[in-house]
Amino acid sequence: MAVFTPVELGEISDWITRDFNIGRASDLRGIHGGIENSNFFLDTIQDGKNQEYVLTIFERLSAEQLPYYLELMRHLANKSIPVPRPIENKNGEILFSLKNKPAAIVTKLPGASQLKPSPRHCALVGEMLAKMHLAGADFPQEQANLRSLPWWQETVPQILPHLDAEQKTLLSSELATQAGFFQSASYALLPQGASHCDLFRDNVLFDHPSGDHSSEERLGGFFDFYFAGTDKFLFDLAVTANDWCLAENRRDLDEERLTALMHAYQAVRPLTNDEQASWALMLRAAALRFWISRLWDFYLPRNAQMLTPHDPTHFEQILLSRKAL
Ligand SMILES: Nc1ncnc2c1ncn2[C@@H]1O[C@H](COP(=O)(O)OP(=O)(O)O)[C@@H](O)[C@H]1O
Ligand SMILES: N[C@@H](CCOP(=O)(O)O)C(=O)O
Repeated sequence: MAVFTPVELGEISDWITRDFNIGRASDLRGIHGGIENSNFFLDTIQDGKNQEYVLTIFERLSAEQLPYYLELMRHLANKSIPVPRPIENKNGEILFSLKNKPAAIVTKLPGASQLKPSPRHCALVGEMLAKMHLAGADFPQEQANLRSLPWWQETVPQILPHLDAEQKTLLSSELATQAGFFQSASYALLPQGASHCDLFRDNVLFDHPSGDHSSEERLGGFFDFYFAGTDKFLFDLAVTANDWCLAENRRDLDEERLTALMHAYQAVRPLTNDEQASWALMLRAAALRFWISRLWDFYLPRNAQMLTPHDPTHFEQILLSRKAL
């Protein structure tokens, strides 16, 4: 995250004490990392104990769109999927207004991101992703992934003037290929449901049981559900594979990590024949999605403190690599 909307502890301490049952706010720190919303670690003291939360001020999502994400997190947390749980105020509400923007407070998950994942880390992620897909099956709300084909089609014309001829050709031709794929009968057959759609390494935490660093790491949780939506499960898996299973050259897929991710996923939810047949195109769709959003963030940036834009060429390279598969 970055901080687009600065907030000081003094601005929220009365609100926290008055409206919530989480004790007294003792510290508030802007979080570096992430690019979408303003996030802060919020510490409180309740009955003499320190508690840790994350306060998010939403910069683009509206109060109408947000209940889907917050209710999905609550639904998954209730099903023992390790995700942040939205905190209710004394009226039972989980969506608030702060600085005239929508805001939420969620539990802080334990652990740290693993940016150099081993096959075991990939397997833990694959297993939990499949469990998450199954756990979402009875989630009653639907909301499209807001960063899917319609958004690509709307955004690409804004980016094209900034690109060289070769990039323009690659972006336009891949968009056309994906528009055809999304309209195909085989795409329609792919299972879908509540999907994270942004399960990168920096959105997953691992920790050691009881803080014992000699013990094997376990999955601390998935967070940052604010790009989630009703989407093809295969897209979620492809987004995950494109970030978790990269070879040393940072563009091709590493067989060992990919096999670990896919086996662990399929041990919980085996892929259908249609999904297996669509895998290569879906890897390209997942690469295109992040090439477009990174180009958009790069060429049409927003003002923010602590914002480090992601490198768009990384996903251009990944797309070229997946096309060559
Ligand atoms: N629930 C959480 N538990 C623990 N850490 C979190 C949680 N939510 C966010 N963070 C921390 O905040 C950082 C930025 O959050 P992120 O959701 O990626 O930002 P953005 O909303 O901009 O995408 C993460 O890298 C992580 O360190
Ligand atoms: N994961 C995406 C965009 C969102 O980044 P995040 O750090 O806010 O999760 C990317 O890497 O482009």
